[in-house]
Amino acid sequence: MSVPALELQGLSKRYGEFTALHTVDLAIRPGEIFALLGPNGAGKTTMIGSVCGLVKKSSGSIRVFGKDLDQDPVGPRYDIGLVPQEINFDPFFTVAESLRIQMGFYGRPANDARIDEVLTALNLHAKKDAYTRALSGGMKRRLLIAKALVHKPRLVFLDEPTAGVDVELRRDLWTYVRKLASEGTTIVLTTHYLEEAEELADRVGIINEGRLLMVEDKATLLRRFGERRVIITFEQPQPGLSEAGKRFAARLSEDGRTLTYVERDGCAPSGELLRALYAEGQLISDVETRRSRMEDVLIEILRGRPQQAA
Ligand SMILES: Nc1ncnc2c1ncn2[C@@H]1O[C@H](COP(=O)(O)OP(=O)(O)OP(=O)(O)O)[C@@H](O)[C@H]1O
Repeated sequence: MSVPALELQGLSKRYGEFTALHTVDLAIRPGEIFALLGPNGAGKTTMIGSVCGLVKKSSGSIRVFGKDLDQDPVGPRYDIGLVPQEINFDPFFTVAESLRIQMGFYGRPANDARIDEVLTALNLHAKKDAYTRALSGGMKRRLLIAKALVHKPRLVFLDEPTAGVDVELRRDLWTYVRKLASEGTTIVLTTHYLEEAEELADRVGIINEGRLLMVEDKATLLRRFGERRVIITFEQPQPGLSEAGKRFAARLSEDGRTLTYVERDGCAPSGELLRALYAEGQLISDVETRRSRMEDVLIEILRGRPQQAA
């Protein structure tokens, strides 16, 4: 296997008596988009901060592209970009100046072509020469993202990148993140917008109370924990649940018009129920299916529902 972009082994962080991270082990593959999900206070920012040098870990090791940060705390971090949750930049520089400074900060020569490229991708080019204090909230957030990316980091952390931003920025950012990943950049994303994780991530890690509960391919996670609701509408209301409905433990609505079947992994496929209903002579006018989303999956896992067999 290729060297992980990021490897955490037994990473712990204590604040006095309180443990914010409990011996976290995690390997992020190069080029993947990894979403780290968890409720407020779960430890996501602490984990990212430990890697980026904003939080001093208590124990464990952190390797960035194979290099241990205890041995070299500076060099490997030049390969990292961080979009923090909070907006923090100097109001007295222009957009372009602050990006030039950022490149220098990361040991890269100022490169206007690169600055133009990032500003264009983030739809901020028109504000290139504006003072950062004169930007709107959404534009400031775009600049924050530009600053994290301008030095072409190989590993990018996006900590709640689209919190409080408009739909347009979210769409621009999703497009840009996908482009970066297709070019080989590794992305670690935390988000409260679960559709963002569902949309972008290759793998998902779920963290709660400082413990990494699970790491899984997104598709497997949705399949394993997710369920499909099949809603069958009859041409005529049914007086009661038919034999087929009972056999499949389906639920008839009060008005007798619709039958709901929850298809989980390992259950009979809904096609069998439909065939059984046809065999009974039931006339069906519509079949609708609804797949559970990342939000349902996350709630199930945080509630501690036992894992089903893969
Ligand atoms: N400087 C600190 N001193 C004491 N406790 C801290 C400190 N920083 C963070 N914590 C605690 O560590 C825990 C993890 O916080 P963290 O910011 O990592 O959570 P998070 O998952 O990023 O949450 P959110 O989704 O709300 O941003 C929280 O209980 C928080 O109160």
